[in-house]
Amino acid sequence: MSDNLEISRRRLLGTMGAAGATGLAVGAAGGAVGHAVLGDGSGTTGPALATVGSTRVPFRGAHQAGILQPLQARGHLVAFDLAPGAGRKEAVALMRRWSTAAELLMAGEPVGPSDGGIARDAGPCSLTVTFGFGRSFFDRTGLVARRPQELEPLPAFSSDRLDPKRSDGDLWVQIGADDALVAFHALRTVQREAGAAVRVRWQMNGFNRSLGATARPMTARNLMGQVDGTGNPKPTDPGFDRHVFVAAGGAQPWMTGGSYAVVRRIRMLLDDWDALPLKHQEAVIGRRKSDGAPLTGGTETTEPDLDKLGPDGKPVIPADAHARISAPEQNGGATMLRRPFSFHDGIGPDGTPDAGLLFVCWQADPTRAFVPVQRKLDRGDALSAFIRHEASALFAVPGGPADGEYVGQRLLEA
Ligand SMILES: C=CC1=C(C)c2cc3[nH]c(cc4nc(cc5[nH]c(cc1n2)c(C)c5CCC(=O)O)C(CCC(=O)O)=C4C)c(C)c3C=C
Ligand SMILES: [Fe+2]
Repeated sequence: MSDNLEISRRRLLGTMGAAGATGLAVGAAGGAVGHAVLGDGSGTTGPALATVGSTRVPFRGAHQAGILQPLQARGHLVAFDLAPGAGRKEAVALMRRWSTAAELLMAGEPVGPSDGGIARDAGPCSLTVTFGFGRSFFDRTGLVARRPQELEPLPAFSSDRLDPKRSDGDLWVQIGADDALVAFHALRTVQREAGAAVRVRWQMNGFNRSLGATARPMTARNLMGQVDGTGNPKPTDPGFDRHVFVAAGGAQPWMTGGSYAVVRRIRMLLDDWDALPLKHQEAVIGRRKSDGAPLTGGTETTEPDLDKLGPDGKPVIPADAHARISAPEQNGGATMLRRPFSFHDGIGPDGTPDAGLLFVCWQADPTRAFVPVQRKLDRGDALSAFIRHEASALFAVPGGPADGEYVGQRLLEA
C-alpha cells in the first residue's frame, strides 16, 4: 500500500470512528454520499435520500451494533431501573420484547399495531439500538454469581461532580441514527415495549455532525471546536479486538464478544473556553484546532513527538496537554474506543450553556482502560479547568445476538 493510500485509509477510519469494521447491510458504508436535486422546484441539491436513509446496520452478529459503526447524527442514552417487584422473569420477557423491536426498527420496519408512524417514509438511517446491564441489575435478578468483576463501581475522582439521579441504572439503551425522527421513533418504541417492567432512571439526548455536512469525510468536532476522535484505535490495528471486546474463555462466558461502556456526562464550560486565546486552547489539548494535527507538526494523522522541545527548552506538547496525558503510550498501553455524542440542554440558571459531551467509551476491561486514564487526567489535565463530570455509569454490553436469540439470553437463561 502506498503512503498516500495509507494516509487516506487512516483518515477515513478516523472520520468514521471505527467504520467499516462491521458490515453495513446496504453498501453505503458512510461517506460515499451521492447528490440529488430536491423535488421542491427550488433547484436545491442535497445528499441523495437513498444514501442516508437506506443505510442499514445488522442487528445480529458477534458484537452488538452501536460500537463499531460511524458516529450517528442523533443519539439517545436511556437508563432504566427494574420496577419494584420485577426480577429475572420480567427481565427475560423485557429483553425478548426489546430485541424483537430493535431488530424491526433497525430494518426500518414499524413495530406492531400501535406504532405511531413517526419514522414512516424513512429508511433505517443507520439506526442502532444497543443494550447493557448495570451492576445493580444482577442484584435485582438474583444473578450476582454472573456479575462480571469488571462491573466494580468506578472509583471516585477528585474532579467528579456527579448527580446520582443521572448516574448508574439497572439497564441501559443506546440509540443512534442519522435522522432525528428515526432516533426518536426508536426511543418511543423502546419506552412503549418496556411496559411496566422498568422505569426510566435518566435520559440524555445527543447529536453529532450530519452525514454529508462536510465536503469530504472528516473526523468529528466537539462543541469546543476541536477535532475529536483522531487517536481512536482502528479495527485494523493489532490488538483492536483484544482492547475493545471481551475474548472467549473469560470468567463470564456470557460476555464473550461483549464490551464495557463507560458513560460520562461532561459539561463544557464553554464561555470560559471561548474566552481562551487560540494558542492556549491548542496548548490545552496538544493539537492544532484547525486540523487536529499535533503541535509538533504534520497532519492530523502524524504521530505526536512527545519528546520534542521548543526553543525555550520546554516540551512543544505541554506536560499537562490532554492528548499527551491520555495517550496509550503514557498509560501502559491503555486503549479505549471513544464514541461520544455532543449535548445541549439549554441555558443554565447561571446563563451559560448546559452543553458538552456525552462521553461514551468502549473497552474489554474498564479497570485497564478508562479508569487508569481518567485517574491520570484527574491529577493533571489542562482540560480539567474547562469541563465538569456531572454523571457517570458503567454497563456490561453483551455480545450480539445469534439467529433466534435475544440480547442477553446467554446471561439470563444459561
Ligand atoms: C478518561 C478518558 C477520557 C475523557 C474523560 C476525555 C474527555 C474529553 N476529551 C476531549 C477532547 C479530546 N480528547 C482527545 C484525545 C483523547 N482523549 C482520551 C480520553 C479521554 N478524553 C484519549 C484516550 C484520547 C486519545 C489520545 C491518543 O490516542 O493520543 C483529543 C485529541 C484528538 C483525539 O485523539 O481524539 C481531544 C480534542 C474532551 C473535550 C473531553 C471532555 C469533554
Ligand atoms: Fe479526550
